Amino acid sequence: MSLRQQLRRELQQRRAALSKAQQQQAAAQVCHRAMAFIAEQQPQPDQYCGTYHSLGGELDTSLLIDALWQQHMPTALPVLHPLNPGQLLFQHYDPEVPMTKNRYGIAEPALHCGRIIPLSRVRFLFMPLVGFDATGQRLGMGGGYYDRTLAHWQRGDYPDLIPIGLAHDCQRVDNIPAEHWDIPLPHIITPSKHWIFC
Ligand SMILES: Nc1nc2c(c(=O)[nH]1)N(C=O)[C@@H](CNc1ccc(C(=O)N[C@@H](CCC(=O)O)C(=O)O)cc1)CN2
Ligand SMILES: Nc1ncnc2c1ncn2[C@@H]1O[C@H](COP(=O)(O)OP(=O)(O)OP(=O)(O)O)[C@@H](O)[C@H]1O
Repeated sequence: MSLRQQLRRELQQRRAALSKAQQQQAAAQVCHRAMAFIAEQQPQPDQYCGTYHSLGGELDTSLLIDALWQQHMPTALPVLHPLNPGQLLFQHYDPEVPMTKNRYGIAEPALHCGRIIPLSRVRFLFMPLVGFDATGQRLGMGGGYYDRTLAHWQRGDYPDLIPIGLAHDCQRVDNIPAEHWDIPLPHIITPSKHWIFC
C-alpha cells in the first residue's frame, strides 16, 4: 500500500470514530463559518455555490445546503461526467430536482443538460476531503475528480471561483506527500478554524 493510501485509510478511520453528536456539532460549526464567509464575499445573486452530498464520515453538508437554500443562494452538486472519465460536471440542485445514485453510491442530480452549471457561474466550491496539511494540500478519495477541477481553476479559467475544503479538525496532518498534480486549496473550513492558504 502506498503512503497516500495508508494515510487515506488512517484518516478515514479517524473520521469514522467521531460520534453522531460530534458529527452534528461539527456540521453546525462549519455551516456557520461557511455562511459568514459567503456573506463577507458579497456574491452576485446569480452566482452559484457548488457543494457535495456527504458520504460516510465526511463533514456533513446537509445543514449548509439548507442554509444556502434559505438564503436563496443557487446551489449545484457534482455529477460524474458520463463521457469523460475522472471529470466532474456541476448541476443545479434544489429540493425538486430528481436524484440518482452514482457508481460510488453517492446521491447526485439525474443528468439533465439544461441544468448543467458551468464553473464560470460558480463563486464558491465546497469540496470534501479525507485529509489536509499545513500548506492546504488536500488528499481526497483517490479518484482525482477534484484535482482535475482544481487544475482548470489554477490555470485561471475561473477567476471568480473560490475553492473551499470542508473537514473535521482531526483530518489535519503535518504533511501530505504531494504528487505533481496536487493543487493546494486556498481555503479550508473546519469546526474550529477557517484556514487561509492564499
Ligand atoms: N461526497 C462526495 N462526493 C463526491 C466525491 C467525494 O469525495 N465525496 N468525489 C471526490 O472525488 C467524487 C467521487 N469520487 C469518489 C472516488 C472514489 C470513491 C471510492 O469509494 N473509492 C474506493 C477506493 C477506490 C480505489 O481503491 O481506488 C473506496 O474508498 O472504497 C468514492 C468517490 C464526486 N463526488
Ligand atoms: N489534473 C489531472 N489531470 C489528469 N489526471 C489527474 C489530474 N489530477 C489527478 N489525476 C489523476 O487522478 C488520480 C487520483 O489522484 P489522487 O490520488 O490525488 O486523488 P484525490 O485527490 O485523492 O481524489 P479526489 O480529487 O477525487 O477527491 C491519479 O492517478 C492522477 O494521475
